Parts: sequence; structure tokens; C-alpha cells
Amino acid sequence: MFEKVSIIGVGLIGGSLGMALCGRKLARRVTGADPDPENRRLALERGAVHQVCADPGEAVRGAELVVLATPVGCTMTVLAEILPRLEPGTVVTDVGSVKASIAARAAAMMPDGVWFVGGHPMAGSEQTGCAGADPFLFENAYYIITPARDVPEAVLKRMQALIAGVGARMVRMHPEEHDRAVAAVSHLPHLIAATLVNTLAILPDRDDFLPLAAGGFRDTTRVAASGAAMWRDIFLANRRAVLDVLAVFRRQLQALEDAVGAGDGPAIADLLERARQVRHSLPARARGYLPALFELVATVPDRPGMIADLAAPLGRAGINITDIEILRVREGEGGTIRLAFATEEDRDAAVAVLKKEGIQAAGR
Ligand SMILES: NC(=O)c1ccc[n+]([C@@H]2O[C@H](COP(=O)([O-])OP(=O)(O)OC[C@H]3O[C@@H](n4cnc5c(N)ncnc54)[C@H](O)[C@@H]3O)[C@@H](O)[C@H]2O)c1
Ligand SMILES: O=C(O)C(=O)C[C@]1(C(=O)O)C=C[C@@H](O)C=C1
Repeated sequence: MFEKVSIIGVGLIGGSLGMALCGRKLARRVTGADPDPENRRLALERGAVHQVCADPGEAVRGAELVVLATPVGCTMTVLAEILPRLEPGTVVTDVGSVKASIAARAAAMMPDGVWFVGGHPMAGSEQTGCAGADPFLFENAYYIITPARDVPEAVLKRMQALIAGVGARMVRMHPEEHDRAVAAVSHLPHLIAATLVNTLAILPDRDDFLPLAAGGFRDTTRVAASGAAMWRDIFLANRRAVLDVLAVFRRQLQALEDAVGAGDGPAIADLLERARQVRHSLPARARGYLPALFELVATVPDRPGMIADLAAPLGRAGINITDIEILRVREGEGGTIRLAFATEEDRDAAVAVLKKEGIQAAGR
């Protein structure tokens, strides 16, 4: 257990971390700081902190662990502001989506006996602020740390305790390696989602066809609803890696455009088939940055309580659902729901339990 944790920036991620720490009693005392009065109010009301103020220097007094959960663009400024208040033995970490531009500079600034360990939970949402905070956000998520080589083992153990405590899995990476990876799996998808929405938004007939947007458009653009300031900072801080992966994307888009333009059916099918196979291989992969999940798809009628009908028998059988997604719901016709489990045994047992309840379910 931590004696005192201080979270600077009690928005979506800081608030979620605070709620997980307080809710699971992982810290005796959690203090927060945020310039936004509404986030301060919500952080207290939602149990993310025991005490909150506007001044980061005040909040970190006597903290054993300091978590910087501000937008990437102001992390270094906040760090410089709190440095004189940090006592030897303190561990400082951040949750920023970009690591190379922060990790080395931050580590070099640390006073004697204070250690910086860059961190990045691979979990989040398109919401902003403490209103969207979720104490279970980090469960089963990868949580990347990018410590400098000289960080003592005891400090890494503290980070491991924090990360495991909130239900996540720690992965250690080099900051540059991290930035290249997230440019591909997080920053590029975001950039494309925003561009896709902007493309539709400028088409002359958009008012006629936007209401028709179904799963395809919604599934590929959810993250375009995220906070603009946070993502502006991410693109600026990870400019090189984002531009590199964007160049690869342009070539892929060009290849598909060329195939469509040439009316080349086999080339189109080949590109789509390659994508289909990679996408299908993701959930079952045992390694990589996506958690290995074992899934089933249940076909259920569209009526109130249908999720409870799935969850209740699984709960009674002691089977834990790690992820849930409504794939399709047609009003009055029912729909399909994807449930994910941590192990193949859980998934197979879940299929059997649901079938016994008369629910159509199949592993995938
Ligand atoms: N949103 C996600 O999906 C996600 C996932 C993983 C990591 N991150 C990273 O987490 C960090 C926070 O993102 P978020 O989604 O929680 O954003 P957010 O906007 O919900 O929260 C940021 C908080 O920082 C506060 N803040 C701004 N300037 C500050 C300052 N100078 N001092 C103290 N507080 C300040 C804001 O008032 C806000 O409450 C970012 O660095 C982001 O890259 C975000
Ligand atoms: O799920 C989402 O909405 C997210 O945007 C989460 C997401 C991501 O791209 O996967 C966003 C930024 C992060 O740094 C980590 C996770």
C-alpha cells in the first residue's frame, strides 16, 4: 500500500487512476491538483481523491508517488513546478501517450533520490475530464513503462505494485520503441478517424446521408470524438513517428485506390483479404500489444434486460467477462453481442452455460 499518492490532472486518466487507488484501498491518502474547478469537484465527489486543490506544488507535499496525468504539452512545465517540493524517495511517473520527448528530459531533471519512470496505460476513451473516469479502466490493459537504465529495482517494484494493483499488466519498453508502436496502433488510427469524419462533413449532401451512418462509420470513427487539445499535443510530441507511419498508410491507400481505379477485382480482393486475415488474428494472439482474449458471439432478441440475461448465468457459474461489445442491434429484430474471456477454458465454459440457457452462442 502507498502512504500518499498525488495525481496532477484529475481528468479522465488521472480520475480513473484515483478512483482505482481509492476504491481498492491501494493508497492511504490520494491528493489531486487541477486548474479546472469542475474536475476538482468531480474528483472529490466521485472518490478519485481524498483532497484536491488548484496548486500542484501543494498537492505533492509528502507524496511517495506522484502521477502526472496532464496533457502531454504541459507535463514538463508541471514537473518543473513541483520539483522543489519533492522529497528524496519520491517516485514520479506520468501517463502521457508519448514518451521519448518527456522521459529523458524528466529523468535528467530529478533531484537526488527522486526517480522518474515514464508510464502509459494502453486504455482510455473518447471522453474527457473526470466525468468520464472509470475505476475499472485499466483492468486487463497493458501498461507500458519506459524507465531509464539506472532506475533501481525497488522503484520498478513500486511501479509494478501500482500497475498490478489497478488490474493492468506492466510492459517495459524503450521510449523510442514505445513512440513508434503507439504511432502505429493509436495515433495513426486517430488521425484517420478524424480525417474520415472531416471528409464526410464537407460533402455537399452530408445532411442526407449522415443519418444513414451505421456500424461501419461508427466503429471506425468513435475516437474522432476525443479531446482536440490532448490529441494536438500527442501529434506534435510524436511528429516523426506519426509522419513515418502515415507515409506507409498513404502507400497502402494508394494501392487500393489504384486497384479500384483500374477495376482490378483480384487486386482489390487480395488487399481486403490480407487485412481480413490480420484483423481476425488479433484477438487470439498470445503476444503483442493487444490483450489475448477468447471470444464468443451470442445472438439475442432485442428487448430490455438482454445483457443481464447473458451476464447473470455466467456470473452464477463464476465465469468472468473481460470485455463486452454490442455488434449489431436492429430494432425489434435482436442482435449480436461479443463477450470476451481471459482464457479459452472460460470461453468454452461460457458457450456451454449460455446454450444451456437456450441462448444461441458460438466461440470465434
Ligand atoms: N484519453 C485517453 O484515452 C488516454 C489514454 C492513455 C493516456 N492518455 C494520456 O493521459 C493524459 C491525460 O489525458 P486525459 O484523457 O485524462 O485528458 P483530460 O483532459 O480528461 O484530463 C487532463 C486533466 O489535466 C488537467 N490539466 C491541464 N493542465 C494542467 C496543469 N497545468 N496542471 C494540472 N492539471 C492540468 C485538466 O484540467 C484535466 O483535468 C494525456 O497525457 C494523454 O496523452 C490519455
Ligand atoms: O479507446 C480509446 O478511445 C482510446 O483512444 C484509447 C487510446 C488508444 O488509442 O487506444 C488513446 C490514447 C492512448 O494513449 C491510449 C489508448
